[in-house]
Amino acid sequence: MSLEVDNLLLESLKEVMDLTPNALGFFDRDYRLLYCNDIMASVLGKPKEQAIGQLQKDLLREAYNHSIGIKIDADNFDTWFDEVEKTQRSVEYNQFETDTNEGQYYNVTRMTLSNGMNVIVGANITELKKIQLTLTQAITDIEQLANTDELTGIYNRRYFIELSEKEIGRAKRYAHPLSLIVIDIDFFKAVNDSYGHHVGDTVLSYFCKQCNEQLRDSDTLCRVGGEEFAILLPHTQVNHAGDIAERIRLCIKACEIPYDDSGSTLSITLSLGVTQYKEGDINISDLLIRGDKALYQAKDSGRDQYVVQL
Ligand SMILES: Nc1nc2c(ncn2[C@@H]2O[C@H](COP(=O)(O)OP(=O)(O)OP(=O)(O)O)[C@@H](O)[C@H]2O)c(=O)[nH]1
Repeated sequence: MSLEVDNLLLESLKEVMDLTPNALGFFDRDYRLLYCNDIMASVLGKPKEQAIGQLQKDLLREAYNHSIGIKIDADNFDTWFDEVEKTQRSVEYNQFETDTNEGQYYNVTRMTLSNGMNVIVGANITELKKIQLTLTQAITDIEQLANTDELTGIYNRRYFIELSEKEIGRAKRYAHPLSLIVIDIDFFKAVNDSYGHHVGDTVLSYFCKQCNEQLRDSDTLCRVGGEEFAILLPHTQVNHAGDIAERIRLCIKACEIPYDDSGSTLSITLSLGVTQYKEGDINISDLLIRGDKALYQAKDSGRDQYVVQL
């Protein structure tokens, strides 16, 4: 091919490079930028004319220092860059995803050609990434919805069963204690009958908020029935769970629950059943049966108390 054709081809290629939506950069064997298109220049955070001729390391350091172009999530630039260089030296080809401070996402392919030149191609995947992020968020929202009790905002029975199976598995494997408290509001029907169902709803929500404030982050309160609740307490011996049950009972008994705009309040009491996982238990039903037995004993003995059933 003649030099004239070569030059023509080169000019055409440069024009095509600026027409593609992807980032393209050509580096020499020392990673000095020989040529790039405008999109690669924007990824590097400076105009093409200023970027060409500079070393990859200097370009990336500037992007890092000024938070322009490629996002470099590192506490120390030099340590991060050492790793980049190590990869570039050890393999002829690698691929990774990156994003920019301007909100663009790229799937980057880096390759070393047989003549020693290094080519970096970044396929713009911003739209795809946005769809992916929306989908991930939607899945999280659906899961949240499926696991949450609409009225009180706490976890529902479905989540309780799922969590219990996991925690029982852990308790078995690591021989950790696991306790369960089941709670039933006393004479709740009377609350509904005297004040109306909407006040009953207010009381349920109020109870959940107060009860949650008594718990550690690792303890989980769930609504397992109408006015029945369960708390799963990993790493907790049953006598300690009994103390927690008593603390909740006293806290709720002391509450003056506001139920209308005029400042009127009402009070409730709780009956609680406490038990723990023991060898031979197969699933959460075994604990729930014992917890319910304890709860009924508490009801039979006059309510407003907790009973432990081993
Ligand atoms: N307001 C309201 N009430 C509910 C909800 N779910 C269940 N209930 C009511 O809770 C009451 C439970 O009553 P019972 O099981 O008879 O027991 P209780 O009156 O609490 O009496 P003891 O449990 O024996 O102390 C019923 O009246 C249900 O209608 C709810 O989401 N909102």
